[in-house]
Amino acid sequence: MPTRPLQRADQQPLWTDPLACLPPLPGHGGERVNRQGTCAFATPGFNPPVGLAAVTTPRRFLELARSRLNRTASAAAAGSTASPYRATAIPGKGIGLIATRPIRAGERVMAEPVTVLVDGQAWGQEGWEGLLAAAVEGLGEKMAGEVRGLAMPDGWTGGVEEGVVRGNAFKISGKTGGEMGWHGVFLGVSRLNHACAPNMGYHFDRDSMEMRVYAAQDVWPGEELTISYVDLIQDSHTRQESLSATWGFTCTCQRCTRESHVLAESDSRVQQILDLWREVDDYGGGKGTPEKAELLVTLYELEGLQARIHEAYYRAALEWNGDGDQTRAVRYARLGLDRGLLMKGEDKPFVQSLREMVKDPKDHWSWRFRVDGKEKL
Ligand SMILES: C[S@@+](CC[C@H](N)C(=O)[O-])C[C@H]1O[C@@H](n2cnc3c(N)ncnc32)[C@H](O)[C@@H]1O
Repeated sequence: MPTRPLQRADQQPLWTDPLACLPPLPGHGGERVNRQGTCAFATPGFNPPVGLAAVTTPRRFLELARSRLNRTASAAAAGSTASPYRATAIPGKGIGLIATRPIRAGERVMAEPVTVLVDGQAWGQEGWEGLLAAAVEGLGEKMAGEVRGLAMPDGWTGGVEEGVVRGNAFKISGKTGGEMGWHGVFLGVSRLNHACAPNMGYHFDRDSMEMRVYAAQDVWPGEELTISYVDLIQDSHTRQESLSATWGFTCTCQRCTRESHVLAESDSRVQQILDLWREVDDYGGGKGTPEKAELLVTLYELEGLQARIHEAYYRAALEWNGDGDQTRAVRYARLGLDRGLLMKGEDKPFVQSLREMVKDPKDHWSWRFRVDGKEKL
Protein backbone atom coordinates (compact mmCIF):
# COMPACT_ATOMS: atom_id res chain seq x y z
CA MET A 1 0.00 0.00 0.00
CA PRO A 2 1.45 3.40 -0.87
CA THR A 3 2.30 5.74 1.97
CA ARG A 4 2.16 8.73 -0.35
CA PRO A 5 -0.61 9.43 -2.86
CA LEU A 6 0.00 8.27 -6.44
CA GLN A 7 -0.01 11.31 -8.63
CA ARG A 8 1.49 13.06 -11.57
CA ALA A 9 2.82 16.58 -11.14
CA ASP A 10 -0.15 18.09 -12.98
CA GLN A 11 -2.89 16.05 -11.36
CA GLN A 12 -4.72 15.43 -8.13
CA PRO A 13 -3.88 12.27 -6.14
CA LEU A 14 -5.73 9.21 -7.43
CA TRP A 15 -5.12 6.86 -4.54
CA THR A 16 -7.21 7.41 -1.43
CA ASP A 17 -7.47 5.29 1.69
CA PRO A 18 -10.61 3.15 1.91
CA LEU A 19 -13.66 4.85 3.44
CA ALA A 20 -15.03 1.57 4.82
CA CYS A 21 -14.31 -2.15 4.38
CA LEU A 22 -16.04 -5.51 4.71
CA PRO A 23 -14.16 -8.37 6.32
CA PRO A 24 -12.25 -10.61 3.91
CA LEU A 25 -14.26 -13.38 2.29
CA PRO A 26 -13.49 -16.90 3.56
CA GLY A 27 -10.61 -18.36 1.64
CA HIS A 28 -9.06 -15.03 0.80
CA GLY A 29 -6.67 -15.31 3.78
CA GLY A 30 -4.89 -12.38 5.29
CA GLU A 31 -5.31 -10.78 8.66
CA ARG A 32 -5.56 -7.19 7.62
CA VAL A 33 -9.04 -6.24 6.55
CA ASN A 34 -7.96 -3.30 4.45
CA ARG A 35 -5.62 -5.52 2.41
CA GLN A 36 -8.00 -8.34 1.61
CA GLY A 37 -11.60 -7.25 2.17
CA THR A 38 -13.85 -5.33 -0.20
CA CYS A 39 -13.78 -1.60 0.48
CA ALA A 40 -15.38 1.68 -0.54
CA PHE A 41 -13.20 4.31 -2.23
CA ALA A 42 -13.85 7.81 -3.48
CA THR A 43 -11.26 9.87 -5.27
CA PRO A 44 -11.89 13.43 -6.41
CA GLY A 45 -8.71 13.52 -8.52
CA PHE A 46 -10.22 11.39 -11.27
CA ASN A 47 -12.02 13.21 -14.09
CA PRO A 48 -12.39 16.41 -12.00
CA PRO A 49 -14.78 17.69 -10.80
CA VAL A 50 -16.73 14.40 -10.98
CA GLY A 51 -14.34 11.99 -9.26
CA LEU A 52 -14.57 8.23 -9.01
CA ALA A 53 -16.46 6.10 -6.48
CA ALA A 54 -15.37 2.47 -6.37
CA VAL A 55 -16.23 -0.73 -4.53
CA THR A 56 -13.35 -3.19 -4.76
CA THR A 57 -10.36 -4.49 -2.85
CA PRO A 58 -7.49 -2.11 -2.05
CA ARG A 59 -5.22 -4.16 -4.26
CA ARG A 60 -7.40 -3.84 -7.32
CA PHE A 61 -8.06 -0.17 -6.69
CA LEU A 62 -4.34 0.42 -6.42
CA GLU A 63 -3.78 -1.42 -9.72
CA LEU A 64 -6.34 0.84 -11.35
CA ALA A 65 -4.80 3.96 -9.86
CA ARG A 66 -1.37 2.92 -11.11
CA SER A 67 -2.18 1.72 -14.58
CA ARG A 68 -5.34 3.38 -15.78
CA LEU A 69 -6.51 6.45 -14.01
CA ASN A 70 -3.53 8.68 -14.69
CA ARG A 71 -4.07 8.32 -18.40
CA THR A 72 -7.79 8.85 -18.30
CA ALA A 73 -8.06 12.48 -17.33
CA SER A 74 -5.74 13.57 -20.12
CA ALA A 75 -7.49 11.43 -22.75
CA ALA A 76 -10.85 12.90 -21.74
CA ALA A 77 -9.54 16.45 -21.86
CA ALA A 78 -8.03 15.91 -25.30
CA GLY A 79 -11.34 14.72 -26.70
CA SER A 80 -13.61 17.33 -25.19
CA THR A 81 -15.67 19.31 -27.70
CA ALA A 82 -19.14 20.85 -27.52
CA SER A 83 -21.81 18.16 -27.15
CA PRO A 84 -24.10 17.69 -30.17
CA TYR A 85 -27.06 16.83 -27.87
CA ARG A 86 -28.98 18.02 -24.86
CA ALA A 87 -30.75 16.15 -22.06
CA THR A 88 -34.50 16.61 -21.89
CA ALA A 89 -37.68 14.85 -20.72
CA ILE A 90 -38.96 12.28 -23.23
CA PRO A 91 -42.63 11.26 -22.84
CA GLY A 92 -42.84 7.83 -21.21
CA LYS A 93 -39.07 7.39 -20.91
CA GLY A 94 -37.87 9.84 -18.25
CA ILE A 95 -34.86 11.84 -19.38
CA GLY A 96 -33.21 11.21 -22.74
CA LEU A 97 -30.71 12.85 -25.09
CA ILE A 98 -31.79 14.79 -28.19
CA ALA A 99 -29.51 15.80 -31.08
CA THR A 100 -29.03 19.58 -31.31
CA ARG A 101 -27.29 19.51 -34.72
CA PRO A 102 -26.86 17.00 -37.53
CA ILE A 103 -24.61 14.13 -36.48
CA ARG A 104 -22.89 12.17 -39.21
CA ALA A 105 -22.60 8.36 -39.16
CA GLY A 106 -19.30 7.42 -37.55
CA GLU A 107 -19.00 10.66 -35.54
CA ARG A 108 -17.86 10.34 -31.91
CA VAL A 109 -20.67 11.70 -29.79
CA MET A 110 -19.45 11.00 -26.25
CA ALA A 111 -16.22 9.97 -24.52
CA GLU A 112 -16.82 9.79 -20.82
CA PRO A 113 -14.70 8.39 -17.98
CA VAL A 114 -16.38 6.07 -15.51
CA THR A 115 -17.84 7.60 -12.31
CA VAL A 116 -18.93 4.58 -10.26
CA LEU A 117 -17.10 1.26 -10.46
CA VAL A 118 -18.26 -1.92 -8.76
CA ASP A 119 -15.90 -4.87 -8.87
CA GLY A 120 -17.70 -7.90 -10.31
CA GLN A 121 -16.34 -9.95 -7.41
CA ALA A 122 -17.92 -7.57 -4.89
CA TRP A 123 -21.31 -7.37 -6.63
CA GLY A 124 -23.92 -9.11 -4.49
CA GLN A 125 -21.53 -9.79 -1.60
CA GLU A 126 -23.29 -9.32 1.75
CA GLY A 127 -23.04 -5.66 2.71
CA TRP A 128 -21.89 -4.41 -0.73
CA GLU A 129 -24.79 -1.92 -0.95
CA GLY A 130 -23.53 -0.19 2.20
CA LEU A 131 -20.07 0.16 0.69
CA LEU A 132 -21.57 1.49 -2.52
CA ALA A 133 -23.54 4.12 -0.59
CA ALA A 134 -20.37 5.13 1.31
CA ALA A 135 -18.33 5.41 -1.91
CA VAL A 136 -20.97 7.57 -3.60
CA GLU A 137 -21.26 9.74 -0.46
CA GLY A 138 -17.50 10.21 -0.69
CA LEU A 139 -17.88 12.04 -4.02
CA GLY A 140 -19.20 15.06 -2.13
CA GLU A 141 -22.69 16.46 -1.93
CA LYS A 142 -23.00 17.77 -5.50
CA MET A 143 -21.65 14.75 -7.36
CA ALA A 144 -23.29 12.24 -5.02
CA GLY A 145 -26.55 14.06 -5.76
CA GLU A 146 -25.95 13.66 -9.52
CA VAL A 147 -25.31 9.95 -9.16
CA ARG A 148 -28.35 9.48 -6.93
CA GLY A 149 -30.45 11.43 -9.44
CA LEU A 150 -29.93 8.82 -12.19
CA ALA A 151 -32.86 6.61 -13.10
CA MET A 152 -33.56 3.39 -11.22
CA PRO A 153 -35.30 0.39 -12.82
CA ASP A 154 -39.05 1.02 -12.97
CA GLY A 155 -40.67 -0.38 -9.80
CA TRP A 156 -37.36 -0.56 -7.87
CA THR A 157 -37.96 -0.46 -4.09
CA GLY A 158 -34.43 -1.08 -2.73
CA GLY A 159 -31.66 1.37 -1.85
CA VAL A 160 -31.04 4.36 -4.11
CA GLU A 161 -27.38 3.71 -4.94
CA GLU A 162 -28.01 0.04 -5.66
CA GLY A 163 -30.99 0.98 -7.84
CA VAL A 164 -28.84 3.45 -9.76
CA VAL A 165 -26.15 0.85 -10.37
CA ARG A 166 -28.68 -1.81 -11.38
CA GLY A 167 -30.44 0.62 -13.71
CA ASN A 168 -27.38 2.18 -15.37
CA ALA A 169 -24.23 0.07 -15.04
CA PHE A 170 -22.49 -1.38 -18.08
CA LYS A 171 -20.49 -4.57 -17.75
CA ILE A 172 -16.95 -3.58 -18.57
CA SER A 173 -13.62 -5.33 -18.39
CA GLY A 174 -10.12 -4.27 -17.54
CA LYS A 175 -6.75 -5.93 -17.90
CA THR A 176 -4.95 -4.99 -14.71
CA GLY A 177 -3.71 -8.15 -13.00
CA GLY A 178 -5.46 -10.41 -15.50
CA GLU A 179 -8.98 -10.23 -16.88
CA MET A 180 -11.57 -8.91 -14.48
CA GLY A 181 -15.10 -7.74 -14.71
CA TRP A 182 -16.44 -4.44 -13.46
CA HIS A 183 -19.81 -2.73 -13.48
CA GLY A 184 -19.39 0.91 -14.47
CA VAL A 185 -21.76 3.87 -14.31
CA PHE A 186 -21.17 6.87 -16.60
CA LEU A 187 -23.14 10.00 -15.74
CA GLY A 188 -23.87 11.24 -19.27
CA VAL A 189 -24.05 7.91 -21.08
CA SER A 190 -26.62 6.78 -18.48
CA ARG A 191 -29.14 9.17 -20.01
CA LEU A 192 -29.23 7.26 -23.30
CA ASN A 193 -32.54 5.44 -23.64
CA HIS A 194 -33.02 2.10 -25.34
CA ALA A 195 -34.25 1.39 -28.87
CA CYS A 196 -34.24 -1.91 -30.76
CA ALA A 197 -32.83 -0.20 -33.89
CA PRO A 198 -30.52 2.25 -32.10
CA ASN A 199 -28.73 5.08 -33.85
CA MET A 200 -25.71 4.92 -31.51
CA GLY A 201 -23.16 2.21 -30.77
CA TYR A 202 -20.48 2.24 -28.10
CA HIS A 203 -17.43 0.52 -26.75
CA PHE A 204 -15.49 0.78 -23.52
CA ASP A 205 -11.86 1.76 -23.90
CA ARG A 206 -9.84 -0.13 -21.30
CA ASP A 207 -6.80 2.09 -21.50
CA SER A 208 -8.60 5.30 -20.68
CA MET A 209 -11.53 3.76 -18.73
CA GLU A 210 -13.82 5.75 -21.03
CA MET A 211 -17.11 4.81 -22.63
CA ARG A 212 -17.08 6.01 -26.23
CA VAL A 213 -20.34 6.49 -28.07
CA TYR A 214 -20.47 6.79 -31.88
CA ALA A 215 -23.26 7.50 -34.35
CA ALA A 216 -24.18 4.31 -36.20
CA GLN A 217 -26.13 6.33 -38.78
CA ASP A 218 -26.81 9.97 -39.65
CA VAL A 219 -28.96 11.68 -37.01
CA TRP A 220 -31.02 14.86 -37.49
CA PRO A 221 -31.54 17.63 -34.93
CA GLY A 222 -34.47 16.76 -32.67
CA GLU A 223 -33.97 12.99 -33.01
CA GLU A 224 -33.38 11.05 -29.83
CA LEU A 225 -29.98 9.36 -29.39
CA THR A 226 -30.46 5.70 -28.47
CA ILE A 227 -28.43 2.61 -27.70
CA SER A 228 -29.55 -0.97 -27.14
CA TYR A 229 -29.75 -2.54 -23.69
CA VAL A 230 -30.31 -6.09 -24.95
CA ASP A 231 -29.21 -8.42 -27.74
CA LEU A 232 -31.00 -7.06 -30.80
CA ILE A 233 -30.83 -10.26 -32.79
CA GLN A 234 -33.73 -11.81 -30.91
CA ASP A 235 -37.42 -11.81 -31.80
CA SER A 236 -39.58 -8.94 -30.52
CA HIS A 237 -41.18 -11.00 -27.75
CA THR A 238 -37.82 -12.09 -26.30
CA ARG A 239 -36.46 -8.53 -26.46
CA GLN A 240 -39.55 -7.21 -24.67
CA GLU A 241 -39.33 -9.86 -21.97
CA SER A 242 -35.71 -9.14 -21.24
CA LEU A 243 -36.21 -5.34 -21.13
CA SER A 244 -39.15 -5.76 -18.81
CA ALA A 245 -37.32 -8.21 -16.51
CA THR A 246 -34.25 -6.02 -15.98
CA TRP A 247 -35.42 -2.44 -16.46
CA GLY A 248 -39.16 -2.83 -15.91
CA PHE A 249 -40.33 -1.00 -19.04
CA THR A 250 -42.22 -2.04 -22.14
CA CYS A 251 -40.35 -1.05 -25.27
CA THR A 252 -42.38 1.21 -27.56
CA CYS A 253 -39.63 1.70 -30.16
CA GLN A 254 -40.46 1.60 -33.85
CA ARG A 255 -39.11 -1.91 -34.30
CA CYS A 256 -41.36 -3.25 -31.50
CA THR A 257 -44.60 -1.44 -32.27
CA ARG A 258 -45.27 -2.21 -35.91
CA GLU A 259 -48.53 -3.71 -37.12
CA SER A 260 -48.63 -7.40 -36.36
CA HIS A 261 -47.94 -8.65 -39.90
CA VAL A 262 -44.95 -6.25 -40.22
CA LEU A 263 -43.69 -7.32 -36.80
CA ALA A 264 -43.98 -10.97 -37.88
CA GLU A 265 -41.89 -10.15 -40.98
CA SER A 266 -39.25 -8.51 -38.77
CA ASP A 267 -39.17 -11.56 -36.47
CA SER A 268 -38.78 -13.85 -39.47
CA ARG A 269 -35.82 -11.75 -40.69
CA VAL A 270 -34.23 -12.19 -37.23
CA GLN A 271 -34.68 -15.96 -37.58
CA GLN A 272 -33.13 -15.85 -41.05
CA ILE A 273 -30.15 -13.87 -39.68
CA LEU A 274 -29.62 -16.57 -37.03
CA ASP A 275 -29.89 -19.35 -39.65
CA LEU A 276 -27.43 -17.61 -41.99
CA TRP A 277 -25.01 -17.01 -39.12
CA ARG A 278 -24.97 -20.73 -38.41
CA GLU A 279 -24.18 -21.53 -42.02
CA VAL A 280 -21.45 -18.95 -42.66
CA ASP A 281 -19.84 -19.46 -39.24
CA ASP A 282 -19.45 -23.16 -39.91
CA TYR A 283 -16.12 -22.92 -41.74
CA GLY A 284 -15.87 -26.65 -42.39
CA GLY A 285 -19.55 -27.20 -43.19
CA GLY A 286 -19.66 -26.14 -46.84
CA LYS A 287 -22.95 -24.22 -46.65
CA GLY A 288 -21.51 -20.72 -46.36
CA THR A 289 -21.34 -18.64 -49.56
CA PRO A 290 -20.59 -14.98 -50.36
CA GLU A 291 -24.21 -14.52 -51.45
CA LYS A 292 -25.46 -15.68 -48.06
CA ALA A 293 -23.11 -13.29 -46.28
CA GLU A 294 -24.32 -10.44 -48.50
CA LEU A 295 -27.90 -11.39 -47.68
CA LEU A 296 -26.89 -11.06 -44.03
CA VAL A 297 -25.75 -7.48 -44.74
CA THR A 298 -29.12 -6.70 -46.33
CA LEU A 299 -31.06 -8.22 -43.43
CA TYR A 300 -29.05 -6.20 -40.88
CA GLU A 301 -29.85 -3.06 -42.89
CA LEU A 302 -33.55 -3.90 -43.13
CA GLU A 303 -33.71 -4.50 -39.37
CA GLY A 304 -31.98 -1.19 -38.61
CA LEU A 305 -29.00 -2.95 -37.03
CA GLN A 306 -26.44 -0.36 -38.15
CA ALA A 307 -24.82 -0.44 -34.71
CA ARG A 308 -23.87 -4.08 -35.44
CA ILE A 309 -23.39 -3.99 -39.21
CA HIS A 310 -19.66 -4.75 -38.75
CA GLU A 311 -20.68 -8.33 -37.89
CA ALA A 312 -22.24 -8.79 -41.32
CA TYR A 313 -19.38 -7.01 -43.13
CA TYR A 314 -16.89 -9.29 -41.36
CA ARG A 315 -18.70 -12.37 -42.57
CA ALA A 316 -19.00 -11.01 -46.12
CA ALA A 317 -15.24 -10.32 -46.11
CA LEU A 318 -14.48 -13.88 -44.97
CA GLU A 319 -16.82 -15.45 -47.51
CA TRP A 320 -15.47 -13.46 -50.47
CA ASN A 321 -11.93 -14.20 -49.40
CA GLY A 322 -12.88 -17.84 -48.91
CA ASP A 323 -14.16 -17.77 -52.49
CA GLY A 324 -10.89 -16.30 -53.75
CA ASP A 325 -12.22 -12.84 -54.68
CA GLN A 326 -9.73 -10.51 -53.08
CA THR A 327 -11.26 -7.27 -54.41
CA ARG A 328 -14.65 -7.90 -52.85
CA ALA A 329 -13.01 -9.34 -49.74
CA VAL A 330 -11.01 -6.17 -49.17
CA ARG A 331 -14.06 -4.01 -49.84
CA TYR A 332 -16.00 -5.70 -47.02
CA ALA A 333 -12.92 -5.92 -44.82
CA ARG A 334 -12.56 -2.12 -45.13
CA LEU A 335 -16.23 -1.60 -44.29
CA GLY A 336 -15.99 -3.99 -41.33
CA LEU A 337 -12.85 -2.36 -40.04
CA ASP A 338 -14.30 1.14 -40.30
CA ARG A 339 -17.42 0.20 -38.31
CA GLY A 340 -15.80 -2.40 -36.05
CA LEU A 341 -13.22 0.04 -34.73
CA LEU A 342 -15.95 2.45 -33.66
CA MET A 343 -18.39 -0.02 -32.23
CA LYS A 344 -16.04 -2.57 -30.64
CA GLY A 345 -12.65 -0.91 -30.25
CA GLU A 346 -9.13 -1.67 -31.36
CA ASP A 347 -8.37 -4.77 -29.31
CA LYS A 348 -11.04 -7.16 -30.64
CA PRO A 349 -9.73 -10.24 -32.52
CA PHE A 350 -12.05 -9.72 -35.52
CA VAL A 351 -10.69 -6.18 -35.93
CA GLN A 352 -7.14 -7.55 -36.02
CA SER A 353 -8.25 -10.23 -38.46
CA LEU A 354 -9.78 -7.62 -40.79
CA ARG A 355 -6.60 -5.56 -40.63
CA GLU A 356 -4.62 -8.60 -41.76
CA MET A 357 -7.04 -9.23 -44.60
CA VAL A 358 -6.81 -5.63 -45.81
CA LYS A 359 -3.02 -5.87 -45.77
CA ASP A 360 -2.79 -9.07 -47.73
CA PRO A 361 -5.94 -11.12 -48.44
CA LYS A 362 -3.94 -14.03 -49.83
CA ASP A 363 -1.96 -14.28 -46.61
CA HIS A 364 -5.13 -14.38 -44.48
CA TRP A 365 -6.20 -17.77 -43.10
CA SER A 366 -9.50 -17.53 -45.00
CA TRP A 367 -7.98 -17.24 -48.49
CA ARG A 368 -9.88 -19.70 -50.74
CA PHE A 369 -10.99 -21.80 -47.75
CA ARG A 370 -14.40 -22.43 -49.31
CA VAL A 371 -12.83 -23.45 -52.64
CA ASP A 372 -9.98 -25.57 -51.34
CA GLY A 373 -12.10 -27.27 -48.68
CA LYS A 374 -11.32 -28.63 -45.29
CA GLU A 375 -7.63 -29.31 -45.87
CA LYS A 376 -7.15 -25.56 -45.98
CA LEU A 377 -8.41 -25.07 -42.40
C1 LIG B 1 -30.13 3.98 -18.29
S1 LIG B 1 -31.60 4.81 -17.91
C2 LIG B 1 -31.84 5.84 -19.30
C3 LIG B 1 -32.11 7.28 -18.91
C4 LIG B 1 -33.41 7.49 -18.16
N1 LIG B 1 -34.52 7.67 -19.06
C5 LIG B 1 -33.29 8.67 -17.19
O1 LIG B 1 -34.32 9.33 -16.99
O2 LIG B 1 -32.22 8.90 -16.66
C6 LIG B 1 -32.73 3.48 -18.10
C7 LIG B 1 -34.16 3.82 -17.76
O3 LIG B 1 -34.72 4.69 -18.75
C8 LIG B 1 -36.04 4.28 -19.08
N2 LIG B 1 -36.04 3.85 -20.49
C9 LIG B 1 -34.96 3.63 -21.27
N3 LIG B 1 -35.32 3.30 -22.51
C10 LIG B 1 -36.66 3.29 -22.53
C11 LIG B 1 -37.63 3.00 -23.54
N4 LIG B 1 -37.28 2.66 -24.77
N5 LIG B 1 -38.94 3.10 -23.20
C12 LIG B 1 -39.32 3.44 -21.94
N6 LIG B 1 -38.44 3.72 -20.94
C13 LIG B 1 -37.13 3.65 -21.24
C14 LIG B 1 -36.41 3.17 -18.13
O4 LIG B 1 -37.03 3.73 -17.03
C15 LIG B 1 -35.04 2.61 -17.75
O5 LIG B 1 -35.08 1.98 -16.49
